[in-house]
Amino acid sequence: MEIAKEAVAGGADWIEIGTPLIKSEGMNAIRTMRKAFPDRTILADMKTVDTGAMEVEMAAKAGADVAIVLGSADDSTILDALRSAHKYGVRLMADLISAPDPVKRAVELEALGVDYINVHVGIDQQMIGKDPVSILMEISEKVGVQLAVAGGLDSESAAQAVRAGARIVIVGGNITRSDNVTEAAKKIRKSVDSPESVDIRDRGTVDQEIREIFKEVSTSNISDAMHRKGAMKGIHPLVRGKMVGPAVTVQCFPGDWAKTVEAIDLAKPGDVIVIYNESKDIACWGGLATLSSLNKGIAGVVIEGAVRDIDEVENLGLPIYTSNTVPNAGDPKGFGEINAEITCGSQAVKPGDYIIGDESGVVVVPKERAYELARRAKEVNKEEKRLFDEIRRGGTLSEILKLKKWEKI
Ligand SMILES: O=C([C@H](O)CO)[C@H](O)[C@H](O)COP(=O)(O)O
Repeated sequence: MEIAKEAVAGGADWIEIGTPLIKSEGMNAIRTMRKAFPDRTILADMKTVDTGAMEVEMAAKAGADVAIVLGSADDSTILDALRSAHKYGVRLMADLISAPDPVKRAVELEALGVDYINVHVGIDQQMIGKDPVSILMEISEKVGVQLAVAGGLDSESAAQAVRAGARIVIVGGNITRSDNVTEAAKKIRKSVDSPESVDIRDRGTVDQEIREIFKEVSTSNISDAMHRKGAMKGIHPLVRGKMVGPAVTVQCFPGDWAKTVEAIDLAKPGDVIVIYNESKDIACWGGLATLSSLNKGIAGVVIEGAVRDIDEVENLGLPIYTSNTVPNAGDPKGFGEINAEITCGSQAVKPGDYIIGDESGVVVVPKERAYELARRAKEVNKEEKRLFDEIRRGGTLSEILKLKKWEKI
């Protein structure tokens, strides 16, 4: 309710009762919003896939103005949902989320007579890099029905969507998870009203985007996004500093530091050197290796094993995470491997996996899922910012999370 009030204050015309809220609170969510916002359009994201007439009736009787049916539902469901919508005086929006051929289906849905088509890329799909605006561009050339758009929109993509023909812009997380909902809604409102005035940033390469997000979020956010996987055990910050980069892995052996130092020459600027050296009592890293790494532009070092020259490495300032410190060093014997898969801090690390370190420790993000997990960590981060804001306003954490309600029974 608070979020809805703040979003309306920022210029939202419609209030979408999202599917998770409907699943949590049922039709009462719609009733409550209807009462609180008599002059706003209430959109019920029912995501109906069967019994179209019954679900539209439920939404209509609870006070919705528009109900959403899945565009990929059978035509019989869409048609019966439409009959029910006409009977109860509500409008029907067909949502193209996960439609195998959204352009073809949009043409069919228009012919079936829906009031709106929502070009929607779902939250999980957004995390793997899909966006609705490119699909919208194609669809808007093929249909005349009013188009809505949804799926991770921010002020830039909202402007692009309006330019591409969207009449309704549905924004979720970038408003609801913002720490200032009214300001976030105002920003979107401005983009929707004057889309031509919005500058569209170049987001750079995927790798740049991944690095940028990992620099912004914490290892705790990433661990949450990975469902508690990925955190190294027994590895702690020695020289503090945020560290983000792809791994160059080193497997070496007790008393041998040749491969750790050779890895510095192989690593590229921005890489993180990740070393497994079994010995806690003979260091495989020290001040000279640290200075050499700094010259090379390396982002940081992780060592399961030991580091020495602690005064020097602290002064040099390169982020170092390790399991131990000790004064002894070994010799350069030359055993071991560079860029083989290793285990460090009980985590498997492949060359190129993203390594992120901060005050809480180190996490390993498999390279194949780096983009998705960066995006998911960013969502966790947004959610936490919102919670911080609610606690600052005086709520307790358990009240805000409704802990009692959601405890297992
Ligand atoms: O419909 C939605 C999603 O499927 C969860 O129910 C969202 O409301 C919609 O995607 C808009 O949210 P954002 O993608 O966070 O902008």
